[in-house]
Amino acid sequence: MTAPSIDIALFTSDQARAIDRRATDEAGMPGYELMNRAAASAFAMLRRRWPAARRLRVVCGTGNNGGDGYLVARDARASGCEVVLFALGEPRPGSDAERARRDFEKAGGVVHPWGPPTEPADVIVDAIYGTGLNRAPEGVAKAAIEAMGTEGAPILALDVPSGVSADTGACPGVAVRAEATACFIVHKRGLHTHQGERAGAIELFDLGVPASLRGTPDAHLLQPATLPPRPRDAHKGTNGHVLVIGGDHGTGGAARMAAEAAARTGAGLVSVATREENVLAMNAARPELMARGVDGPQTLAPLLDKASVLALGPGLGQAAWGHALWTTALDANLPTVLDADGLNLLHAEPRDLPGRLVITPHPGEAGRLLDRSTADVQDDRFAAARELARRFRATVVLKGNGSLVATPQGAVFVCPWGNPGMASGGMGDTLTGIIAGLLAQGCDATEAACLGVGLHARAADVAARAGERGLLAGDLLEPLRRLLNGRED
Ligand SMILES: NC(=O)C1=CN([C@@H]2O[C@H](COP(=O)(O)OP(=O)(O)OC[C@H]3O[C@@H](n4cnc5c(N)ncnc54)[C@H](O)[C@@H]3O)[C@@H](O)[C@H]2O)[C@@H](O)CC1
Ligand SMILES: [K+]
Repeated sequence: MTAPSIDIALFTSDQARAIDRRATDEAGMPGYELMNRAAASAFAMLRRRWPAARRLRVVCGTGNNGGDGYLVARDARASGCEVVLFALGEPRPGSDAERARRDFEKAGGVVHPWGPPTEPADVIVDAIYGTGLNRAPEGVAKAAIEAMGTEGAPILALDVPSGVSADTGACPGVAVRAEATACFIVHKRGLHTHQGERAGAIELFDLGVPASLRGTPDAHLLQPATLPPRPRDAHKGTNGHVLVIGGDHGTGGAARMAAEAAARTGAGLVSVATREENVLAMNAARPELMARGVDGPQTLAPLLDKASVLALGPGLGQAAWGHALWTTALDANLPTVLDADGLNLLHAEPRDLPGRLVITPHPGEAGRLLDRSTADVQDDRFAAARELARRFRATVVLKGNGSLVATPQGAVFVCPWGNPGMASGGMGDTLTGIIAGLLAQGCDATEAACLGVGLHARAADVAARAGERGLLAGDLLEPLRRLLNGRED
Protein backbone atom coordinates (compact mmCIF):
# COMPACT_ATOMS: atom_id res chain seq x y z
CA MET A 1 0.00 0.00 0.00
CA THR A 2 1.41 3.43 -0.85
CA ALA A 3 0.36 6.40 1.24
CA PRO A 4 1.67 9.91 1.68
CA SER A 5 3.30 10.48 5.04
CA ILE A 6 0.85 13.09 6.40
CA ASP A 7 -0.60 11.72 9.60
CA ILE A 8 -3.67 13.40 11.01
CA ALA A 9 -3.74 12.34 14.62
CA LEU A 10 -7.00 12.32 16.59
CA PHE A 11 -7.34 12.67 20.36
CA THR A 12 -9.95 12.26 23.09
CA SER A 13 -11.07 15.12 25.37
CA ASP A 14 -9.15 13.62 28.29
CA GLN A 15 -6.02 13.56 26.16
CA ALA A 16 -6.65 17.15 25.05
CA ARG A 17 -6.98 18.24 28.69
CA ALA A 18 -3.78 16.41 29.62
CA ILE A 19 -1.95 18.14 26.74
CA ASP A 20 -3.26 21.53 27.94
CA ARG A 21 -1.89 20.74 31.41
CA ARG A 22 1.47 19.66 30.04
CA ALA A 23 1.67 22.85 27.96
CA THR A 24 1.29 24.85 31.18
CA ASP A 25 3.44 22.69 33.44
CA GLU A 26 6.21 21.58 31.08
CA ALA A 27 6.31 24.24 28.37
CA GLY A 28 5.48 27.27 30.50
CA MET A 29 2.39 28.18 28.45
CA PRO A 30 -0.28 29.40 30.87
CA GLY A 31 -3.92 28.56 30.07
CA TYR A 32 -4.79 32.21 29.62
CA GLU A 33 -2.02 32.66 27.07
CA LEU A 34 -3.40 29.67 25.15
CA MET A 35 -6.89 31.14 25.35
CA ASN A 36 -5.61 34.39 23.83
CA ARG A 37 -3.89 32.48 21.04
CA ALA A 38 -7.02 30.41 20.44
CA ALA A 39 -9.12 33.54 20.12
CA ALA A 40 -6.64 35.26 17.81
CA SER A 41 -6.48 32.20 15.53
CA ALA A 42 -10.25 31.84 15.45
CA PHE A 43 -10.80 35.51 14.67
CA ALA A 44 -8.20 35.39 11.87
CA MET A 45 -10.04 32.34 10.49
CA LEU A 46 -13.36 34.20 10.67
CA ARG A 47 -11.83 37.12 8.78
CA ARG A 48 -10.44 34.81 6.10
CA ARG A 49 -13.68 32.95 5.60
CA TRP A 50 -16.07 35.87 5.85
CA PRO A 51 -14.07 38.97 4.89
CA ALA A 52 -17.19 41.13 4.54
CA ALA A 53 -18.63 40.22 7.98
CA ARG A 54 -19.10 43.28 10.19
CA ARG A 55 -21.87 42.29 12.60
CA LEU A 56 -20.91 39.41 14.85
CA ARG A 57 -22.86 37.65 17.51
CA VAL A 58 -20.90 35.69 20.10
CA VAL A 59 -22.68 33.27 22.42
CA CYS A 60 -20.61 32.30 25.47
CA GLY A 61 -21.06 29.43 27.92
CA THR A 62 -19.66 29.49 31.43
CA GLY A 63 -16.50 27.40 30.88
CA ASN A 64 -13.25 27.99 29.03
CA ASN A 65 -14.95 27.60 25.66
CA GLY A 66 -16.94 30.68 26.67
CA GLY A 67 -13.61 32.24 27.66
CA ASP A 68 -12.37 31.79 24.09
CA GLY A 69 -15.59 33.50 22.97
CA TYR A 70 -15.06 36.61 25.15
CA LEU A 71 -11.59 37.06 23.70
CA VAL A 72 -12.78 36.59 20.10
CA ALA A 73 -15.40 39.27 20.87
CA ARG A 74 -12.74 41.57 22.34
CA ASP A 75 -10.48 41.12 19.29
CA ALA A 76 -13.38 41.59 16.89
CA ARG A 77 -14.41 44.87 18.54
CA ALA A 78 -10.80 46.04 18.39
CA SER A 79 -10.88 45.41 14.61
CA GLY A 80 -14.00 47.52 14.19
CA CYS A 81 -16.71 44.84 14.12
CA GLU A 82 -20.07 45.40 15.80
CA VAL A 83 -20.30 42.67 18.42
CA VAL A 84 -23.35 41.54 20.35
CA LEU A 85 -22.30 39.10 23.07
CA PHE A 86 -24.71 36.87 24.95
CA ALA A 87 -23.57 35.06 28.08
CA LEU A 88 -25.46 32.00 29.23
CA GLY A 89 -24.22 32.41 32.80
CA GLU A 90 -21.37 33.57 35.00
CA PRO A 91 -17.92 32.01 34.58
CA ARG A 92 -16.48 30.34 37.68
CA PRO A 93 -14.69 32.89 39.90
CA GLY A 94 -10.93 32.78 39.39
CA SER A 95 -11.18 30.89 36.09
CA ASP A 96 -9.52 31.90 32.84
CA ALA A 97 -13.02 32.41 31.45
CA GLU A 98 -13.80 34.96 34.15
CA ARG A 99 -10.57 36.78 33.36
CA ALA A 100 -11.49 36.77 29.67
CA ARG A 101 -14.90 38.22 30.43
CA ARG A 102 -13.33 41.00 32.51
CA ASP A 103 -10.90 41.76 29.68
CA PHE A 104 -13.76 41.97 27.22
CA GLU A 105 -15.62 44.37 29.52
CA LYS A 106 -12.48 46.41 30.29
CA ALA A 107 -12.09 46.94 26.56
CA GLY A 108 -15.61 48.41 26.45
CA GLY A 109 -17.61 45.29 25.55
CA VAL A 110 -21.09 44.74 26.97
CA VAL A 111 -22.31 41.35 28.16
CA HIS A 112 -26.00 40.62 27.56
CA PRO A 113 -27.91 37.88 29.31
CA TRP A 114 -29.36 35.42 26.80
CA GLY A 115 -32.55 36.55 25.08
CA PRO A 116 -33.88 35.96 21.58
CA PRO A 117 -31.66 38.10 19.30
CA THR A 118 -33.26 41.12 17.67
CA GLU A 119 -30.31 42.27 15.53
CA PRO A 120 -29.23 40.28 12.47
CA ALA A 121 -25.67 38.92 12.44
CA ASP A 122 -23.32 38.22 9.52
CA VAL A 123 -21.58 35.45 11.48
CA ILE A 124 -22.44 33.77 14.78
CA VAL A 125 -19.60 32.55 17.00
CA ASP A 126 -20.52 29.49 19.02
CA ALA A 127 -18.60 29.47 22.31
CA ILE A 128 -21.10 27.57 24.47
CA TYR A 129 -19.49 24.16 25.02
CA GLY A 130 -16.18 22.70 23.89
CA THR A 131 -14.57 19.55 25.20
CA GLY A 132 -16.43 19.97 28.52
CA LEU A 133 -19.88 18.89 27.25
CA ASN A 134 -21.17 16.23 29.64
CA ARG A 135 -24.93 16.08 29.09
CA ALA A 136 -27.73 17.31 26.85
CA PRO A 137 -27.97 21.13 26.71
CA GLU A 138 -30.97 22.43 28.66
CA GLY A 139 -32.61 25.74 29.49
CA VAL A 140 -30.91 28.81 28.01
CA ALA A 141 -28.19 26.71 26.33
CA LYS A 142 -30.84 24.68 24.53
CA ALA A 143 -32.75 27.82 23.56
CA ALA A 144 -29.58 29.52 22.31
CA ILE A 145 -28.52 26.51 20.21
CA GLU A 146 -32.01 26.18 18.73
CA ALA A 147 -32.12 29.90 17.91
CA MET A 148 -28.73 29.71 16.16
CA GLY A 149 -30.03 26.92 13.96
CA THR A 150 -33.03 28.87 12.66
CA GLU A 151 -31.37 32.14 11.66
CA GLY A 152 -29.51 31.16 8.54
CA ALA A 153 -26.34 33.10 9.47
CA PRO A 154 -23.15 31.02 9.17
CA ILE A 155 -21.83 29.68 12.46
CA LEU A 156 -18.15 29.49 13.41
CA ALA A 157 -17.78 27.01 16.27
CA LEU A 158 -14.89 27.34 18.69
CA ASP A 159 -13.12 24.00 19.21
CA VAL A 160 -16.29 21.87 19.02
CA PRO A 161 -19.82 22.61 17.75
CA SER A 162 -21.76 22.94 21.01
CA GLY A 163 -23.83 19.90 21.81
CA VAL A 164 -21.60 17.46 19.90
CA SER A 165 -19.43 15.15 22.00
CA ALA A 166 -15.78 15.79 21.15
CA ASP A 167 -15.13 12.16 22.05
CA THR A 168 -17.78 10.27 20.15
CA GLY A 169 -19.50 12.55 17.67
CA ALA A 170 -22.80 11.72 19.37
CA CYS A 171 -25.25 14.45 20.37
CA PRO A 172 -27.01 13.86 23.68
CA GLY A 173 -29.55 16.59 22.77
CA VAL A 174 -29.70 19.67 20.54
CA ALA A 175 -26.44 20.62 18.82
CA VAL A 176 -25.01 23.40 16.69
CA ARG A 177 -24.49 22.79 12.98
CA ALA A 178 -21.48 24.95 12.12
CA GLU A 179 -20.23 26.02 8.75
CA ALA A 180 -16.70 25.85 10.12
CA THR A 181 -14.90 24.98 13.35
CA ALA A 182 -11.64 26.38 14.71
CA CYS A 183 -10.13 23.41 16.52
CA PHE A 184 -7.48 24.10 19.16
CA ILE A 185 -4.20 22.32 19.92
CA VAL A 186 -5.25 18.83 18.69
CA HIS A 187 -7.95 17.30 16.49
CA LYS A 188 -10.82 15.88 18.57
CA ARG A 189 -11.72 12.40 17.34
CA GLY A 190 -15.51 12.87 17.71
CA LEU A 191 -15.60 15.54 15.01
CA HIS A 192 -14.68 12.95 12.37
CA THR A 193 -17.45 10.37 12.75
CA HIS A 194 -21.21 10.07 13.31
CA GLN A 195 -22.63 13.60 13.89
CA GLY A 196 -19.18 15.18 14.05
CA GLU A 197 -19.90 16.46 10.53
CA ARG A 198 -21.78 19.25 12.33
CA ALA A 199 -18.33 20.84 12.68
CA GLY A 200 -18.35 21.72 8.96
CA ALA A 201 -14.90 22.63 7.66
CA ILE A 202 -12.32 22.08 10.39
CA GLU A 203 -9.15 24.14 10.75
CA LEU A 204 -6.62 23.13 13.39
CA PHE A 205 -4.52 25.68 15.29
CA ASP A 206 -1.78 24.18 17.44
CA LEU A 207 -1.39 27.46 19.40
CA GLY A 208 2.35 26.86 19.47
CA VAL A 209 2.05 23.80 21.70
CA PRO A 210 4.97 21.54 20.74
CA ALA A 211 4.02 18.25 19.06
CA SER A 212 6.28 16.46 21.55
CA LEU A 213 3.71 17.16 24.31
CA ARG A 214 0.92 15.33 22.52
CA GLY A 215 1.74 11.73 23.35
CA THR A 216 0.18 8.79 21.53
CA PRO A 217 -2.98 9.68 19.61
CA ASP A 218 -6.15 7.69 20.18
CA ALA A 219 -6.88 7.32 16.45
CA HIS A 220 -5.76 8.46 13.00
CA LEU A 221 -7.52 9.86 9.97
CA LEU A 222 -7.09 7.75 6.82
CA GLN A 223 -5.00 9.38 4.10
CA PRO A 224 -5.53 8.87 0.35
CA ALA A 225 -3.62 5.74 -0.60
CA THR A 226 -3.44 3.23 -3.39
CA LEU A 227 -1.57 0.09 -4.38
CA PRO A 228 1.89 0.33 -5.90
CA PRO A 229 2.07 -0.18 -9.69
CA ARG A 230 2.06 -3.79 -10.80
CA PRO A 231 5.33 -5.41 -11.75
CA ARG A 232 5.56 -5.84 -15.54
CA ASP A 233 5.75 -9.63 -15.19
CA ALA A 234 2.52 -9.91 -13.15
CA HIS A 235 0.14 -12.69 -14.16
CA LYS A 236 -3.29 -13.60 -12.93
CA GLY A 237 -1.87 -16.22 -10.59
CA THR A 238 0.07 -13.58 -8.64
CA ASN A 239 -3.00 -11.50 -7.83
CA GLY A 240 -4.97 -14.02 -5.87
CA HIS A 241 -8.26 -15.81 -6.34
CA VAL A 242 -11.31 -14.45 -4.54
CA LEU A 243 -14.25 -16.75 -3.91
CA VAL A 244 -17.50 -14.93 -3.12
CA ILE A 245 -19.95 -17.16 -1.28
CA GLY A 246 -23.54 -15.96 -1.26
CA GLY A 247 -26.62 -15.28 -3.31
CA ASP A 248 -29.47 -17.38 -1.95
CA HIS A 249 -32.87 -17.36 -3.70
CA GLY A 250 -33.60 -13.79 -4.75
CA THR A 251 -30.34 -12.23 -3.52
CA GLY A 252 -27.92 -13.18 -6.29
CA GLY A 253 -27.27 -9.51 -7.00
CA ALA A 254 -25.42 -9.05 -3.70
CA ALA A 255 -22.91 -11.80 -4.55
CA ARG A 256 -22.55 -10.53 -8.09
CA MET A 257 -21.76 -6.99 -6.88
CA ALA A 258 -19.18 -8.18 -4.37
CA ALA A 259 -17.57 -10.33 -7.06
CA GLU A 260 -17.46 -7.59 -9.64
CA ALA A 261 -15.96 -5.17 -7.10
CA ALA A 262 -13.25 -7.72 -6.25
CA ALA A 263 -12.43 -8.07 -9.94
CA ARG A 264 -12.39 -4.29 -10.45
CA THR A 265 -10.03 -3.98 -7.48
CA GLY A 266 -7.56 -6.14 -9.33
CA ALA A 267 -8.02 -9.66 -7.97
CA GLY A 268 -6.45 -12.10 -10.48
CA LEU A 269 -9.44 -14.43 -10.52
CA VAL A 270 -12.90 -14.17 -9.02
CA SER A 271 -15.27 -17.09 -8.55
CA VAL A 272 -18.75 -17.10 -7.08
CA ALA A 273 -20.31 -19.98 -5.19
CA THR A 274 -24.03 -19.38 -5.40
CA ARG A 275 -27.42 -20.93 -6.09
CA GLU A 276 -27.56 -22.68 -9.46
CA GLU A 277 -30.36 -20.33 -10.54
CA ASN A 278 -27.98 -17.30 -10.43
CA VAL A 279 -25.22 -18.80 -12.54
CA LEU A 280 -26.50 -18.14 -16.04
CA ALA A 281 -27.33 -14.48 -15.39
CA MET A 282 -24.03 -13.84 -13.62
CA ASN A 283 -21.90 -15.41 -16.33
CA ALA A 284 -23.84 -13.62 -19.05
CA ALA A 285 -23.60 -10.20 -17.41
CA ARG A 286 -19.96 -10.48 -16.37
CA PRO A 287 -18.23 -13.31 -18.21
CA GLU A 288 -14.95 -12.59 -16.38
CA LEU A 289 -16.54 -13.98 -13.20
CA MET A 290 -16.62 -17.73 -12.73
CA ALA A 291 -20.02 -18.41 -11.20
CA ARG A 292 -20.72 -21.96 -10.02
CA GLY A 293 -23.91 -23.45 -8.63
CA VAL A 294 -23.39 -25.09 -5.25
CA ASP A 295 -25.98 -27.05 -3.34
CA GLY A 296 -23.96 -27.68 -0.20
CA PRO A 297 -20.54 -28.31 1.37
CA GLN A 298 -19.55 -31.06 -1.07
CA THR A 299 -19.85 -28.88 -4.14
CA LEU A 300 -18.27 -25.95 -2.31
CA ALA A 301 -15.15 -27.87 -1.26
CA PRO A 302 -13.37 -27.93 -4.67
CA LEU A 303 -13.96 -24.20 -5.04
CA LEU A 304 -12.46 -23.56 -1.61
CA ASP A 305 -9.39 -25.56 -2.65
CA LYS A 306 -8.70 -23.12 -5.48
CA ALA A 307 -9.44 -19.89 -3.59
CA SER A 308 -6.94 -17.72 -1.75
CA VAL A 309 -9.44 -15.31 -0.16
CA LEU A 310 -13.14 -15.56 0.74
CA ALA A 311 -15.91 -12.95 0.70
CA LEU A 312 -18.50 -14.68 2.83
CA GLY A 313 -21.99 -13.39 3.34
CA PRO A 314 -23.39 -11.20 0.54
CA GLY A 315 -26.95 -12.41 0.00
CA LEU A 316 -26.10 -15.68 1.77
CA GLY A 317 -29.28 -15.85 3.86
CA GLN A 318 -29.44 -17.57 7.20
CA ALA A 319 -31.34 -20.68 6.18
CA ALA A 320 -29.90 -24.22 5.95
CA TRP A 321 -28.12 -23.65 2.60
CA GLY A 322 -26.35 -20.49 3.79
CA HIS A 323 -25.54 -21.95 7.18
CA ALA A 324 -23.94 -25.07 5.70
CA LEU A 325 -21.79 -23.04 3.29
CA TRP A 326 -20.83 -20.62 6.07
CA THR A 327 -19.60 -23.41 8.36
CA THR A 328 -17.63 -25.12 5.61
CA ALA A 329 -16.12 -21.87 4.40
CA LEU A 330 -14.89 -20.83 7.85
CA ASP A 331 -13.36 -24.30 8.33
CA ALA A 332 -11.18 -23.63 5.27
CA ASN A 333 -9.31 -21.06 7.40
CA LEU A 334 -8.57 -18.71 4.51
CA PRO A 335 -8.26 -14.91 4.77
CA THR A 336 -11.92 -13.89 4.84
CA VAL A 337 -14.16 -10.85 4.64
CA LEU A 338 -17.30 -11.61 6.63
CA ASP A 339 -20.33 -9.44 5.96
CA ALA A 340 -24.11 -9.26 5.99
CA ASP A 341 -25.66 -12.67 6.69
CA GLY A 342 -22.16 -13.96 7.39
CA LEU A 343 -22.26 -11.70 10.46
CA ASN A 344 -25.82 -12.57 11.39
CA LEU A 345 -24.86 -16.25 11.39
CA LEU A 346 -21.89 -15.42 13.59
CA HIS A 347 -24.22 -13.78 16.09
CA ALA A 348 -26.43 -16.86 16.11
CA GLU A 349 -23.48 -19.23 16.38
CA PRO A 350 -20.23 -17.81 17.81
CA ARG A 351 -17.25 -19.90 16.73
CA ASP A 352 -13.50 -19.85 16.03
CA LEU A 353 -12.61 -17.60 13.17
CA PRO A 354 -9.79 -17.62 10.64
CA GLY A 355 -6.65 -15.57 11.27
CA ARG A 356 -6.80 -12.96 8.55
CA LEU A 357 -10.38 -11.84 9.12
CA VAL A 358 -12.12 -8.57 8.27
CA ILE A 359 -15.70 -8.03 9.45
CA THR A 360 -17.71 -5.15 8.03
CA PRO A 361 -20.80 -4.53 10.20
CA HIS A 362 -23.12 -1.53 9.94
CA PRO A 363 -24.19 -0.18 13.34
CA GLY A 364 -27.21 -2.53 13.48
CA GLU A 365 -25.10 -5.63 12.81
CA ALA A 366 -22.47 -4.38 15.26
CA GLY A 367 -25.17 -3.98 17.91
CA ARG A 368 -26.39 -7.55 17.34
CA LEU A 369 -22.84 -8.94 17.60
CA LEU A 370 -22.31 -7.06 20.87
CA ASP A 371 -25.83 -7.71 22.21
CA ARG A 372 -26.46 -3.98 22.34
CA SER A 373 -28.83 -1.59 20.63
CA THR A 374 -27.84 0.28 17.48
CA ALA A 375 -28.14 3.52 19.50
CA ASP A 376 -25.64 2.19 22.05
CA VAL A 377 -23.17 1.47 19.27
CA GLN A 378 -23.62 4.94 17.82
CA ASP A 379 -23.20 6.54 21.25
CA ASP A 380 -19.56 5.48 21.16
CA ARG A 381 -18.52 4.08 17.80
CA PHE A 382 -14.87 4.01 18.83
CA ALA A 383 -15.59 1.81 21.85
CA ALA A 384 -17.90 -0.47 19.84
CA ALA A 385 -15.40 -0.97 17.02
CA ARG A 386 -12.57 -1.70 19.47
CA GLU A 387 -14.72 -4.12 21.45
CA LEU A 388 -15.68 -6.04 18.29
CA ALA A 389 -12.07 -6.21 17.14
CA ARG A 390 -10.97 -7.54 20.51
CA ARG A 391 -13.81 -10.00 20.91
CA PHE A 392 -13.57 -11.53 17.42
CA ARG A 393 -9.81 -11.03 16.99
CA ALA A 394 -10.66 -9.42 13.65
CA THR A 395 -10.10 -6.19 11.82
CA VAL A 396 -13.43 -4.38 12.06
CA VAL A 397 -14.96 -1.92 9.64
CA LEU A 398 -17.78 -0.15 11.49
CA LYS A 399 -19.71 1.43 8.63
CA GLY A 400 -21.66 4.69 8.77
CA ASN A 401 -20.85 8.37 8.51
CA GLY A 402 -17.10 8.45 9.23
CA SER A 403 -16.50 4.69 8.94
CA LEU A 404 -14.02 3.33 11.47
CA VAL A 405 -11.43 0.61 11.02
CA ALA A 406 -10.36 -1.00 14.33
CA THR A 407 -7.61 -3.59 14.69
CA PRO A 408 -7.39 -6.33 17.33
CA GLN A 409 -4.37 -4.44 18.74
CA GLY A 410 -6.61 -1.45 19.50
CA ALA A 411 -5.62 0.94 16.69
CA VAL A 412 -8.44 2.92 15.07
CA PHE A 413 -8.52 4.68 11.70
CA VAL A 414 -11.31 7.07 10.69
CA CYS A 415 -12.47 7.51 7.09
CA PRO A 416 -12.91 11.18 6.20
CA TRP A 417 -14.67 10.55 2.87
CA GLY A 418 -18.09 9.33 1.80
CA ASN A 419 -21.52 10.86 1.36
CA PRO A 420 -25.20 10.14 2.06
CA GLY A 421 -25.67 8.84 -1.49
CA MET A 422 -23.96 5.70 -0.19
CA ALA A 423 -27.08 4.84 1.82
CA SER A 424 -28.33 2.57 -0.97
CA GLY A 425 -28.51 -1.15 -1.65
CA GLY A 426 -25.34 -2.94 -2.71
CA MET A 427 -22.84 -0.45 -1.24
CA GLY A 428 -21.86 -2.88 1.51
CA ASP A 429 -21.47 -5.76 -0.96
CA THR A 430 -19.20 -3.58 -3.06
CA LEU A 431 -17.04 -2.74 -0.04
CA THR A 432 -16.78 -6.42 0.84
CA GLY A 433 -15.59 -7.21 -2.69
CA ILE A 434 -13.04 -4.38 -2.66
CA ILE A 435 -11.51 -5.53 0.63
CA ALA A 436 -11.43 -9.14 -0.58
CA GLY A 437 -9.73 -7.99 -3.80
CA LEU A 438 -7.05 -6.21 -1.77
CA LEU A 439 -6.47 -9.21 0.51
CA ALA A 440 -6.05 -11.31 -2.62
CA GLN A 441 -3.29 -8.98 -3.82
CA GLY A 442 -1.28 -9.44 -0.64
CA CYS A 443 -2.52 -6.71 1.72
CA ASP A 444 -2.80 -7.75 5.35
CA ALA A 445 -6.20 -7.39 7.03
CA THR A 446 -5.62 -3.86 8.34
CA GLU A 447 -4.13 -2.60 5.09
CA ALA A 448 -6.96 -4.12 3.10
CA ALA A 449 -9.62 -2.67 5.39
CA CYS A 450 -8.08 0.83 5.54
CA LEU A 451 -7.31 1.01 1.84
CA GLY A 452 -10.65 -0.59 0.89
CA VAL A 453 -12.76 1.71 3.05
CA GLY A 454 -10.88 4.74 1.73
CA LEU A 455 -11.12 3.77 -1.95
CA HIS A 456 -14.81 2.86 -1.61
CA ALA A 457 -15.72 6.21 -0.01
CA ARG A 458 -13.53 8.27 -2.34
CA ALA A 459 -15.00 6.50 -5.36
CA ALA A 460 -18.47 7.28 -4.00
CA ASP A 461 -17.51 10.95 -3.65
CA VAL A 462 -16.33 11.06 -7.26
CA ALA A 463 -19.49 9.26 -8.43
CA ALA A 464 -21.67 11.62 -6.36
CA ARG A 465 -20.48 14.64 -8.31
CA ALA A 466 -23.48 13.90 -10.53
CA GLY A 467 -25.71 14.00 -7.42
CA GLU A 468 -26.02 12.00 -4.23
CA ARG A 469 -29.61 10.91 -4.86
CA GLY A 470 -29.76 8.00 -7.24
CA LEU A 471 -26.14 6.93 -6.67
CA LEU A 472 -25.83 3.20 -7.31
CA ALA A 473 -23.19 0.86 -5.97
CA GLY A 474 -22.28 -0.04 -9.55
CA ASP A 475 -21.43 3.63 -10.23
CA LEU A 476 -18.44 3.28 -7.92
CA LEU A 477 -16.59 0.80 -10.09
CA GLU A 478 -15.28 3.16 -12.76
CA PRO A 479 -13.96 5.83 -10.34
CA LEU A 480 -12.67 3.02 -8.13
CA ARG A 481 -10.55 1.74 -10.96
CA ARG A 482 -9.20 5.20 -11.71
CA LEU A 483 -8.36 5.90 -8.05
CA LEU A 484 -6.75 2.52 -7.66
CA ASN A 485 -4.48 3.31 -10.57
CA GLY A 486 -3.68 6.78 -9.24
CA ARG A 487 -5.58 8.49 -12.06
CA GLU A 488 -8.00 10.66 -10.13
CA ASP A 489 -8.39 12.46 -6.86
N1 LIG B 1 -5.63 25.44 28.47
C1 LIG B 1 -6.86 25.10 28.18
O1 LIG B 1 -7.46 24.33 28.91
C2 LIG B 1 -7.53 25.67 26.98
C3 LIG B 1 -8.89 25.46 26.80
N2 LIG B 1 -9.54 25.99 25.76
C4 LIG B 1 -10.99 25.91 25.63
O2 LIG B 1 -11.58 25.34 26.74
C5 LIG B 1 -12.53 24.38 26.35
C6 LIG B 1 -12.76 23.42 27.47
O3 LIG B 1 -13.21 24.21 28.56
P1 LIG B 1 -13.95 23.57 29.81
O4 LIG B 1 -13.23 22.39 30.26
O5 LIG B 1 -14.11 24.70 30.77
O6 LIG B 1 -15.32 23.09 29.27
P2 LIG B 1 -16.47 23.76 28.37
O7 LIG B 1 -16.24 25.22 28.25
O8 LIG B 1 -16.57 22.97 27.14
O9 LIG B 1 -17.75 23.49 29.25
C7 LIG B 1 -17.93 24.22 30.42
C8 LIG B 1 -18.61 23.48 31.52
O10 LIG B 1 -19.97 23.36 31.25
C9 LIG B 1 -20.50 22.28 31.97
N3 LIG B 1 -21.42 21.56 31.07
C10 LIG B 1 -21.10 20.68 30.13
N4 LIG B 1 -22.17 20.26 29.45
C11 LIG B 1 -23.22 20.92 30.00
C12 LIG B 1 -24.60 20.92 29.73
N5 LIG B 1 -25.13 20.19 28.75
N6 LIG B 1 -25.40 21.71 30.46
C13 LIG B 1 -24.87 22.49 31.45
N7 LIG B 1 -23.57 22.52 31.75
C14 LIG B 1 -22.74 21.75 31.03
C15 LIG B 1 -19.37 21.42 32.42
O11 LIG B 1 -19.30 21.42 33.80
C16 LIG B 1 -18.16 22.06 31.76
O12 LIG B 1 -17.04 22.04 32.58
C17 LIG B 1 -11.95 23.81 25.09
O13 LIG B 1 -12.92 23.17 24.30
C18 LIG B 1 -11.39 25.06 24.45
O14 LIG B 1 -12.40 25.74 23.75
C19 LIG B 1 -8.86 26.94 24.90
O15 LIG B 1 -9.02 28.18 25.51
C20 LIG B 1 -7.41 26.63 24.72
C21 LIG B 1 -6.71 26.44 26.01
K1 LIG C 1 -18.30 25.63 20.89
